Parts: sequence; C-alpha cells; structure tokens
Amino acid sequence: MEWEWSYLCFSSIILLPVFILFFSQKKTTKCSYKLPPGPPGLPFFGNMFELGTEPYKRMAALKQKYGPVLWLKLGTSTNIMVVQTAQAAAELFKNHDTSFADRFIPDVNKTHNYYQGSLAIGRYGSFWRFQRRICTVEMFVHKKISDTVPVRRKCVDNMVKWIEKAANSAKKGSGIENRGSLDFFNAMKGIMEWSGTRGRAVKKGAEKGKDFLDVLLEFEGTGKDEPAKLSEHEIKVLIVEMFLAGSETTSSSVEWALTELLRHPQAMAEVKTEISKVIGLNKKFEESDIENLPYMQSVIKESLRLHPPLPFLIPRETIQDTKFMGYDIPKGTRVLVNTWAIGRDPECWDDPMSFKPERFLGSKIDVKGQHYELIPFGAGRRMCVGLPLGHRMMHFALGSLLHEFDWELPNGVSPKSINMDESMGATARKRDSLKVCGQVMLMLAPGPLEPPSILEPEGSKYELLKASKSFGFHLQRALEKYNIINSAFTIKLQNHTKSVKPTTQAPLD
Ligand code: HEM
Repeated sequence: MEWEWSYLCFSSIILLPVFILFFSQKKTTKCSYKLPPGPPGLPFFGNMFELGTEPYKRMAALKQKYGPVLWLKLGTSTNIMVVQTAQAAAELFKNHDTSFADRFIPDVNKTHNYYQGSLAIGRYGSFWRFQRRICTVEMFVHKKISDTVPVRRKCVDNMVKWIEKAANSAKKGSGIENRGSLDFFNAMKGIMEWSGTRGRAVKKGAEKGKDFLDVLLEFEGTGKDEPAKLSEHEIKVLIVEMFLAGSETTSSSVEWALTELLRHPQAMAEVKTEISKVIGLNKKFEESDIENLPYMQSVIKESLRLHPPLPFLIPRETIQDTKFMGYDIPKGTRVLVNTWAIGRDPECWDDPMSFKPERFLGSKIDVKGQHYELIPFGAGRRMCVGLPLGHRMMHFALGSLLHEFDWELPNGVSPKSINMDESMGATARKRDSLKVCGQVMLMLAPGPLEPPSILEPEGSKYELLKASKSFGFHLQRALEKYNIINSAFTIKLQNHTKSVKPTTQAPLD
C-alpha cells in the first residue's frame, strides 16, 4: 500500500507539469494566433518523432489532410511552417520574400563561428547583400564563368581519362573499388589548408591571373553598406562554402539523371542520338553545345523535378511576425519549401511519378526561380547564387559521360530493380551509389567499317570499336575524384598556392 502511494505521488510530480504545459500551450496558441493546421504532436516533443528519415516524403503525405501550408513543432519552442504547393510557394516568393529571407543557424554551424562569414546561412542584411554582390559579379556572371571554361574542360578530360583507365585495368565483370569519398575528403582538407595559408602569401599588385580569392583578399570597401576589409575568417568560410554548396548538389544531380536514363532505355537512346547528331563522333562535348541539346536539357529538368538535391531548399526563418495566406506566422518560425512534394504534385504535372523528359520539350518552364512548380534552385532573394555554374556543370558532366561512353546496368540488375532509395545528408542523394558498367568506344581513323547508326554521322570515315569487356564502378567515384564541379576554383587555388608554406593552423578556427 505504502509503495502504491509513493508511486502515485511520484507519477503526479512528473506528469503534472506535462499536462499544464500541454494545455497552456494549446490555450495560448488558440487565443493569440491563427496558425496553419498540422498534426497535434506530443507534449514536450511536438512532432519530433513523426518525421522519419525522409521528412519531405512524410510531410508530402500530410498535404492531403492539412492542405498547402503545414504547421509543425519540434520540442516546445521550435515552430516550423512547411510550404507544400506551387501556389503557396508563389505567394511566399512573390509577396513575402523579405519577411522570410532570414536563415536559421544550426547549432553545429555555431562552432568555430562558421556562420560569421557564411553566405548560405548568413543573416539577411547588409553583409549578406555585399557577399551576394561580390560572388555574382566576380564569379557567376556569364563572362567570369566563360573565362574558366578551359579549367572545367581539363577536369572533365581527366575524369574521362580516369574512367578509360579504370576500364582498361578492370577485370571483366569486376567493379572498381570505391575509394571516392576518401579522395574527396582529402581534397577538402587540402582546400581548407590552402584557404588558411593563402592570406599570408599574397603578392599585392599582381593583376595577372587575379582570381576570386585575390578579389576577396584585396577588397577595400567603404565601411558603410559594405565592410572596409574582409577578415581571414570570413574569406576562409566563403571559399570553403562555395566548395561545399556546389559539389554535392551537382554531383548528386548527375548521378540521379544517369540513374533515370538507365531505368528508361528509350530516353537514353533519345539523348544519345541527339548528342551524336549535334556533336558528331570526332569532337568532344563542349559547354557551348549545351544550348543545342533540348532533349538533354529536358532530361536534367525532369531529373531535378523528381530528385531535387535539397528537397526543402535551405530552411529560411521569418524576420518579423507575418500574415501569410490568412495565417499568423510568428517571428523566428523556420520555413521549409517542400520542393520534392511540389515536383510530384498531380495538380502541376501530368503523370507526376513518371520520368518523361519530353514534357519539357517546347515548354517554357525552367529552373530559374520564375516557375514555382519547378524550383530545385529555390527562388526569390535567397535562391541559389551558383545556379549559372551548377547548371552548366551538370550539363557538361552528364553530356560528356554520355558522349564518351555507352552505359549499362551491371549483370543481374534490371531497370526496374534499381534501388531508388534516398538518404538525407547534406543533400538527398541516392542511398546506394550508382554502380554502372560502361563500354569504351575507341575511335580508329580512318577505317573501312560503317559505325553503328545510333552513334555516327552518316558517311563517317571512322571505324568504331567497342571494347569487348565492360567495366563497372561507382559513378560518384569519378565525379568526386576530379571535383569537376568546382574545378574553376580548384585549379586556380592550386596554382596560386604552390609557393605557400604548409601550415599547422587548424582550418576553421
Ligand atoms: C545542382 C546544383 C545546385 C542546386 C540544385 C542548388 C540548390 C540550391 C538551393 C535550393 C539553395 C537555397 C535556395 C533558397 O533558399 O531559396 C541554394 C543556395 C545556395 N547555393 Fe546552390 N545549388 C546548386 C549549385 C551550387 C553551386 C555550384 C554553388 C557555388 C559554387 C552554389 C552555392 C549556393 C550558395 C552560396 C547558396 C546560398 C545563397 C543565399 O543564401 O543567399 N550552389 N542552392
């Protein structure tokens, strides 16, 4: 009996505050705000346990019940608003972009003061505006991107050579060991070291070969709407961020696009025919070819529709209390735009779950933030600043892979059995890295044989020989090995830092 009483007392002490909190929360919420609808959640924990490992899918499923704007709570104090339809996204970006233009800073990014100097998670304000301007003008305008064409050419050539070499050394039917991530992280370590040491070695006045890093180091501003100088920390963070923001997004998109093509042999045949007609066999794929390849552009759009690397964009935060679609959204609310759900919404797309690149042929829809049904790069003030480079690199890398090789699935894997699961890390990338088999086409010039029709311009004098053995490897290995995406940076920084002494300083302190 005594035991039962103490048990009851103990339970009441524990449970009473929970009930008080639960009911008081509901009451305040009802009285003060009209919040968007959402699942009720648990006391203290809110909806924390309902989201699973692929929260964008779970939230997409909740659209049926709760409509275009969803409200969630994490713990007792974190409010989350999820925008689930193209119309709601249009309303947000067209009419409330400034109110939702702040970013939320995850705790992990507070260490080493990473957020101070970050463009992607920097607070909306004059320093962010200055960073956007300097990145756009010094890196992402058409001319600057075109100036670095040879650098990307070299990296793609290296990637193709690596694949050919891998093909030659592979035993028939064997895969190639996937040490890609190791190479990638070694490269990242190097980059951090370079950006850490470079500040001490700059030679002032050396205008020739001035790159983005020089621009940052030599920057002298008014000190009013822009800083007077940039600190070493701010420069390091910005440089590292460009690598991080641009690498995985782009390489993961290329992997998804090739995966979809392997699942759809008709689309694969179509895109290869287009490339061989436009470029021919005795020429390399060039960036300037992209505009003449509407089917390949449609393949990339269709792949980004189904597999946006950032399914929630980058979370935003409300700067002030905001009235949005009839709801009262408090200051400090985290805002997620579920671009994954929007890309699969039957109200926007016919047969939304099918991969059909031809839906974009003759259509005006593009990914530049004006068509809210397709916003893999976001929209509004905080949309992807690297879009011009990322867009070009995706086409260049995929086009070169398709032009140089014939791709197949390994023995025992059929188009329908490819595992399409995603894993949510920095991006929603393919969980099982794509294992592909390629066939190298060796060109022997000139020869008597007519090449196979799908590959060749009619009347070609070239003889084609397909390597008899196929080779297999993980695509990411090739993409990451040459960090082809941000190659413009890599090579320039490499050249630049040859004379710099090694440092023992920690990269991001
Ligand atoms: C397939 C390629 C890429 C995709 C799909 C992508 C996607 C995105 C998305 C969805 C956002 C957030 C937009 C928003 O909140 O509305 C973003 C922001 C950003 N991206 Fe990209 N990105 C790509 C490539 C790149 C590249 C190549 C770079 C730079 C080298 C880059 C740098 C950035 C930066 C710095 C931001 C933050 C912008 C800001 O907050 O003002 N991205 N990107």
